[in-house]
Amino acid sequence: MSESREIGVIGAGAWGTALALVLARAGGRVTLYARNPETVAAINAERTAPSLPGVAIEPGVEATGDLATAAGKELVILATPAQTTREVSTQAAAFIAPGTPLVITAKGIERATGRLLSDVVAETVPDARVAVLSGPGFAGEVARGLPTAVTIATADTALAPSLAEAFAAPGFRPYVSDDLRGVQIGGALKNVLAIAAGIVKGRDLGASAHAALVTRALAELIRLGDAEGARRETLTGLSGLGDLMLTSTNPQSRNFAFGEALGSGAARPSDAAAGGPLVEGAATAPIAVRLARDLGVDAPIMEAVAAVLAEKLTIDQAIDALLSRPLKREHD
Ligand SMILES: NC(=O)c1ccc[n+]([C@@H]2O[C@H](COP(=O)([O-])OP(=O)(O)OC[C@H]3O[C@@H](n4cnc5c(N)ncnc54)[C@H](O)[C@@H]3O)[C@@H](O)[C@H]2O)c1
Ligand SMILES: O=P(O)(O)OC[C@H](O)CO
Repeated sequence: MSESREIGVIGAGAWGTALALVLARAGGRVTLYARNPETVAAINAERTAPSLPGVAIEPGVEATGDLATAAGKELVILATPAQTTREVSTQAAAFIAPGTPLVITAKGIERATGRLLSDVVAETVPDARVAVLSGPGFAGEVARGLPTAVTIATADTALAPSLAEAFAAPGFRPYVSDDLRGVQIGGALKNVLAIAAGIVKGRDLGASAHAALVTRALAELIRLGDAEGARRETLTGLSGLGDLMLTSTNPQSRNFAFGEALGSGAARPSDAAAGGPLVEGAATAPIAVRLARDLGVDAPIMEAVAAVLAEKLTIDQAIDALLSRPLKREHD
């Protein structure tokens, strides 16, 4: 990988900006697309990012308001919310050269279709070489250079090492995988499960309840992942268990924080879609439940989260429902 590799990042929110910094630290020349002109100005003129207060922008990052400029690079990163993937990748498709590696970094499942984001992008940008980056990483920590490790998955095994090199920066350690489905399923489901973990915290149910919930959440993630064709080691790796641990235990997670606010009564279910911090798990919950039902997979925690968010159950009813399920073997 040449040090002057030209990279486009589409989406200048917290994660797109943090990844732009990582790619620049790894030696890339990064063009970061923001749809908001004020964001472009802040990055280029003040070297600050509205989505990451207090973080200085690396010299190797320039912002643009021109999608074609970012999408026309030799490596392109998609970093907008999961539910915008179809729209944004469709807009970018005209500017992405055939054979360009395209890395999806959102965590979710398309709500309207139930498709994984790699399947969405295979439709919208059919000539791209698709990969997914996922794993435990809070944008603020990554932007500050604090260490973490993530997974980059692609079915294109020839591409994997060069992608890992493009992202490998001090403090940012990518592992490669060819389990594209498994990496996406873990990243999407952990957001739903983290809302449940936040509710447990916000409701003051105790540390024991929290540990029990996260453990049963992992069991649920693995059951649905297995049914979806994910590999077990992926589900218990960085993009599954690793990210579930992070997101289910720390209020830096917007999914956990939203759950905590719900649990304490400081937020209502409808607040997830009210234009505040992004809560990907709220969009993923109903589709995860639909997938689980279609596949005959028992997913009581995700069912409970979806029912609370749809205001079909109160939080207390959801807790009662979870605790009064028939007794069973732990590992069935
Ligand atoms: N923030 C994190 O710590 C983190 C870490 C890993 C993965 N992610 C994932 O990255 C994705 C984005 O999260 P984020 O934290 O950057 O969210 P964010 O809310 O900080 O930023 C989202 C950005 O997308 C832009 N955007 C939305 N719709 C757009 C469109 N149609 N065209 C162009 N830009 C558009 C917004 O303007 C905003 O800048 C999510 O799927 C999230 O799960 C986030
Ligand atoms: O803030 P969240 O809940 O979207 O989580 C951010 C990342 O996915 C953590 O890896």
